[in-house]
Amino acid sequence: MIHPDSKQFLGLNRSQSIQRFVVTAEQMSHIEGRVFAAGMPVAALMEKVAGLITAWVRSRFSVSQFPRVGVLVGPGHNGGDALVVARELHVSGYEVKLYQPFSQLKDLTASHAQYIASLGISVQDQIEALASCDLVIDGLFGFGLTRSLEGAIAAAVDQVNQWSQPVVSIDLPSGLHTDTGAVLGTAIQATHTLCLGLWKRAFLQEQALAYMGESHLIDFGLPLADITAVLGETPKLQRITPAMAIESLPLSRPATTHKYKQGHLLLVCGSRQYMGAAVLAGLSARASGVGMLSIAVPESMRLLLIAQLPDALVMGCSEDDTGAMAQLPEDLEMEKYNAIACGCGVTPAASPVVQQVLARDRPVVLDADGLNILANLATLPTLKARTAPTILTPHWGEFKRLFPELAEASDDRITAAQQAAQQSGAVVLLKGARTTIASPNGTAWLNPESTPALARGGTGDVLTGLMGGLLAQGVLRGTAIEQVVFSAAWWHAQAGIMAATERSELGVDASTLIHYLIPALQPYC
Ligand SMILES: NC(=O)C1=CN([C@@H]2O[C@H](COP(=O)(O)OP(=O)(O)OC[C@H]3O[C@@H](n4cnc5c(N)ncnc54)[C@H](O)[C@@H]3O)[C@@H](O)[C@H]2O)[C@@H](O)CC1
Ligand SMILES: [K+]
Repeated sequence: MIHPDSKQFLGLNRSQSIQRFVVTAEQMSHIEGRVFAAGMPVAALMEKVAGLITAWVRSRFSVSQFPRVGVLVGPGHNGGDALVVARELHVSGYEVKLYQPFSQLKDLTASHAQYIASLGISVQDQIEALASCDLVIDGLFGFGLTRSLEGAIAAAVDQVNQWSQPVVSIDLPSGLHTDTGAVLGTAIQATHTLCLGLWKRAFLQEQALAYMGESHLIDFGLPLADITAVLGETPKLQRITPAMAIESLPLSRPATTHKYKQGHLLLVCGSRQYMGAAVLAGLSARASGVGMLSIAVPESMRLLLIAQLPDALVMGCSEDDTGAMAQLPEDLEMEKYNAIACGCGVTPAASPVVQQVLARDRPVVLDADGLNILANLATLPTLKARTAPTILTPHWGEFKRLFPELAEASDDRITAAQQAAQQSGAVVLLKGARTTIASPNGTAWLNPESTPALARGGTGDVLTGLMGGLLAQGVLRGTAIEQVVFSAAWWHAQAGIMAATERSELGVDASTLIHYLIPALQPYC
């Protein structure tokens, strides 16, 4: 019999597949429950996990440079983990001090506390005693935190946040809600967080990012069979991994292909006011490798676009007094386009053009003022009338205009994006530091890595052009629309990370970002 863990999950090996799961506290608890019910002793698992944490801490913070370690110990199993780590660091020669303010501890935690006291490790109930430590380990609360931090504990957390030494949080920074990432009263601002077993949702929630520091997953061998028994073979929420993103990118082509087999994208973009948006979207679409690129712009911009993109077919459209596109050319044969990307720099005056685009049965990526126009037309009825897939790429401000009730009702961006996709039938890409891509069937993908360097005018136009180009190719290759969208989001972020690494976070303007798109894929080619 083949052991489930030796099988691949969706074609990925264990270390790749473990990275794609994202769990709530409840799901983690169910998975853990299955493992314990199957016979794994709780204490053995805690010992194993704490051993891995200790090894990580020792490799990162050597005893010679960080000899004094303060450990914050909570009442539950997060505190139990902390006690085992404290014991092992003590054995390895670190000078360990515990801040242990709780008198009531869970049984296993109490047992570790009793043993550690017998070793002569200093146990304190005042946080000040740990101020001179070189390193702090936070084991106050993990995914069992249900209520807000108050009183002396909250004050101790606030005090630790004033200190300057590194803080390693076990599982989660204490005080964060495991699912929404909301701060419950107050929370530890970690420099490093070691997430145990499976990524918790909080790691992909924007409001938690300022507390996480550098985050790492400690894989302690939860059986894939137990994980998929709780999350399903195709989990509803997935973290995008490089392997997943690369799989749907058109990195190689059949030997006998020709340009029309490599996708034909129509970009509808630009206005006298926002000419640059059209150029950026066009250059970025070109970088996607799309076989044919047609661009519809206001007539007065036509020559500018040709000068920038000599390889594109540029069509001038009639324009109104403000320089916005008034309508698409009458002889435009929409059938020949595999996808349309519409909205970059069009201004709200281009409503008739956006309506023309949405009325056709072509897959559409809608961005920027295209989204604001859609909101004015009434989001849901307009999308319901469409017969081809629609991809919406709002930032939170645009999302609020498109789906005001959902935005109002939720403090959780992931859930809001999922509901928007389900209600509208569109694929919704909600932009942010942790972009969420939600499909109408309720599945969502989260982009785990990005850079604040991308918070800059024009980078959205780059995403739209790139995604449009990939969509035109993906439609012909039979790639699922959602896969195209999350691959584009991942690729765009990777290019930003690479550019920021080489040029600093100040050095990533939108034009530079386009130049990094191809180099960002080199490690995977
Ligand atoms: N899931 C797993 O497979 C494993 C989990 N382990 C650890 O176990 C942790 C979860 O343990 P627990 O379920 O015991 O939960 P926690 O240790 O996160 O905390 C729960 C305890 O804190 C108390 N509490 C909650 N909110 C409080 C508040 N605001 N003020 C004061 N007390 C409060 C609860 O009454 C309970 O005693 C994980 O985060 C992880 O560190 C590891 O030991 C081993 C493997
Ligand atoms: K913690």
